[in-house]
Amino acid sequence: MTKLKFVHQNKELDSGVTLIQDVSSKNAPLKYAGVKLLQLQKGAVYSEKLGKTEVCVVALSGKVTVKEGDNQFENIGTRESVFDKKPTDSVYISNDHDYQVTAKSDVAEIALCYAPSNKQLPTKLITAADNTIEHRGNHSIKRYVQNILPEDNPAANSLLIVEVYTDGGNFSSYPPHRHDHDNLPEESSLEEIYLHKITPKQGFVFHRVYTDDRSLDETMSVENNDVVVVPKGYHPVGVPDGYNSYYLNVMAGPVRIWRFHNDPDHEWIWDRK
Ligand SMILES: O=C(O)C[C@@H](O)[C@H](O)C(=O)CO
Repeated sequence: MTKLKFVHQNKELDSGVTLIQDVSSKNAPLKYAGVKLLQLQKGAVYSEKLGKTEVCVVALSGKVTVKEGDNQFENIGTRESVFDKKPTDSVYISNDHDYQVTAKSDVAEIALCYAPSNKQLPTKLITAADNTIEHRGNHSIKRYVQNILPEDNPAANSLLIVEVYTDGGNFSSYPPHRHDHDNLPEESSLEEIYLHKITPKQGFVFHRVYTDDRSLDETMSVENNDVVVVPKGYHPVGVPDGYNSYYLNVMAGPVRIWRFHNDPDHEWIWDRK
């Protein structure tokens, strides 16, 4: 069985710095995408020296200051909870840099999204106002999308990042689609990471990952702060009534283009009036 689900942890890295998730090629069946989820108490600092990896620091909740060289972005972040359902600020930092994140609110939560990179790009603040917004789907497949690093934003070499909200009783990433064949312009090959959050916190969602031949076919019950990785395959999410879902998607692959292929068995669902 392939390990696709990563249950949240609570590992104190340093005073006031708690690691909740750390998923990468080191512990997951991934070659390109990675994510960390960190909780910082006020004044706590997380520092990192990047190798041949780019990072996007997403201020999930609370306020942080991000410093890289002469670039300093003070008090970024716009929400108390991801479920405020409004865009937030992020900072893109290219490979081979050092950076620090300092919590400025009582508590702050950050996602660090990683992908391989060896071409220098400028460090860049991606403001909440830079996010593009989409409402997708009808019937019971409605979702609300905030694009942090979509493919038409050239700030990154590989990373694609999006936030998706799905209300209880709805499905998202649905009808099921995949993006694992290097077959442009029809389909691109991108790994994907789902960092799940659920409100109220005790809720759960279902996440299935499967291929046409079912050599991979896992259906997982996922709780708040769990991560699911999608190295390949279709990957729909179902949200039970009474709970609302948020996920942060980190995608990366050989080419920074998102072209997906719907499962032909279920494509009719998209075509309903
Ligand atoms: O539209 C959605 O439901 C979001 C998903 O498309 C998600 O971002 C994804 O699966 C990307 O391939």
